Amino acid sequence: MLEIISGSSVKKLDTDFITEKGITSHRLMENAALAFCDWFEENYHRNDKVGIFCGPGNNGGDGLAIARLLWRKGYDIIVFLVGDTEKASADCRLNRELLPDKLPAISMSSDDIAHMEFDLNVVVDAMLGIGVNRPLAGDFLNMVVKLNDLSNVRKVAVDIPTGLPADECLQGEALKADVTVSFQYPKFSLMFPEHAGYVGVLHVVGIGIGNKFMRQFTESKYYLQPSDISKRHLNFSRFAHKGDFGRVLLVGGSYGSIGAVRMSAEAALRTGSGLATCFVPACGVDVIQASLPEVQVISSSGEKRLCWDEGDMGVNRFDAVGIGPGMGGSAETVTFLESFLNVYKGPKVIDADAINILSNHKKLLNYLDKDAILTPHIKEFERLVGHCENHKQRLGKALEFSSEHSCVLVLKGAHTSISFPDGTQYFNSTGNKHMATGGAGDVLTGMITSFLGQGYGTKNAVLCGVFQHGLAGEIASEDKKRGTIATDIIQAIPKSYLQLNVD
Ligand SMILES: NC(=O)C1=CN([C@@H]2O[C@H](COP(=O)(O)OP(=O)(O)OC[C@H]3O[C@@H](n4cnc5c(N)ncnc54)[C@H](OP(=O)(O)O)[C@@H]3O)[C@@H](O)[C@H]2O)[C@@H](O)CC1
Ligand SMILES: Nc1ncnc2c1ncn2[C@@H]1O[C@H](COP(=O)(O)OP(=O)(O)O)[C@@H](O)[C@H]1O
Ligand SMILES: [K+]
Repeated sequence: MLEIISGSSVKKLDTDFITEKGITSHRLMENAALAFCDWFEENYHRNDKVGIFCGPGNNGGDGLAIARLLWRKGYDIIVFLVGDTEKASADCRLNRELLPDKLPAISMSSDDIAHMEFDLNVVVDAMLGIGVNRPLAGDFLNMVVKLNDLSNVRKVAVDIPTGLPADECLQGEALKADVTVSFQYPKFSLMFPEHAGYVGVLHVVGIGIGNKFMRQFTESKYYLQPSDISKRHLNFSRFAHKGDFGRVLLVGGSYGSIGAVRMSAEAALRTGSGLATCFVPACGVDVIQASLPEVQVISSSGEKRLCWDEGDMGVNRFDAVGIGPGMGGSAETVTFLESFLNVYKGPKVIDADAINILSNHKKLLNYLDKDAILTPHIKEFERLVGHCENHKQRLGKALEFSSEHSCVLVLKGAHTSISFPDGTQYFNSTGNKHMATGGAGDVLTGMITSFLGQGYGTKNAVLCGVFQHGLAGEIASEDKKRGTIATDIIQAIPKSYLQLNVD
């Protein structure tokens, strides 16, 4: 797990680390540059023409160290110095002095920037890092605009794209990177969808600051890594029977939307559930039985929509429930949901239309508790909590909602966030744009429900579910790219276990 720490704490973190380890700030910068170069070497050829754009702060210092190291490895490097070199930080100055004489380094005047012609394959952006403290203007703005206009040139940001604040939403312009290589931990703002076009693909590289040290600065925000997930999985014995792997119930569907709950059920089975049952309107029974023979079906008395009959309908015999996909929002369904939440007392995932019903009938929020996991996408979330100005505000409201209702709130999208009542917030590192396809959320519901049914605690179930769902999406899209559909993600779930070395 990587800590996500605000930019304002980093200065103290650096100073404390340097003091504790008895190293120099220059050594730490060298570590950062070495980590960047290791990543760079794996991704770019020595015949690429690389322009490294360096500012006057420590981000620029990183850039100068990177230039020296890559040049020594035989890369074709040219350095462009942007901003007031008189204001250069000590480590930036030192790395400037360490540049080999033969390595070309050009100080860029405003006039040079205006008339600059590019003959580069790769741009390395080390103009400004997390020290940015105002919107870009002048030379920085002009250079960023020029670089953003370049096509057919890969742009790699060092630590964070120039102009992007570490903890806030962007105002003005920033460098639009294809890849961001962030040091030690991902900066908070790299999680915001507003910044997707600036960050590109995110890589985090270690610079030698251990987890134990980082924990002293914790802000209870974490970026999930594969090793955090493997250890959360339960082991099942040689003698395990299907009851051990859990009985789950997937509730949803309405006329024309039966596929949603069917996909949740199949995802639950592929995640390992021993037994999966669907609870659907009568019109869905044949569809599910014919297309998914491993699943049992309970028919609601409603033909096209779920209706609650008398009694408890036997729902408490299930170890976990996923409710909402495709269920619609008719009056009967609202009553159904209320009756269900009133009767069923086990762990549950509440998704899709069930969330919309909660938004329209706020008194149902009283049924939420520590066993409830809500999985809205951004629109569903804003129906629940009201309009948000930006993602930072959404993330704050997600924590508030989770604490107020003592439930888990999963806010879906790239870097899905998972908020817990104790104020911790996790960010997912798996998944990609090819998962933006109808039904992908229904698959997630099935996966988390399955883990709950297998006996995972709420926290482990939701973290494993979200991470592995993204991993399955990555595996599914490897050879399908934008042709990936939700059922491909389901088929890839078993391989996600292989990648995590979990059987
Ligand atoms: N542990 C770590 O994380 C490590 C971090 N390291 C690296 O350090 C980086 C942070 O370095 P940093 O603090 O020196 O800040 P940085 O981003 O270079 O900019 C500061 C300069 O920019 C200026 N300035 C600000 N805004 C401006 C604007 N809009 N337009 C124009 N100028 C602006 C400001 O001057 P001002 O004008 O405000 O006086 C100042 O001169 C970090 O991102 C990472 O790359 C690694 O080396 C080692 C370990
Ligand atoms: N760009 C992306 N990167 C990573 N994951 C994504 C991306 N787009 C969508 N996803 C994931 O795909 C799922 C989509 O869910 P949702 O919007 O509820 O779809 P649906 O309602 O069609 O089932 C979510 O788990 C989300 O995190
Ligand atoms: K940068």
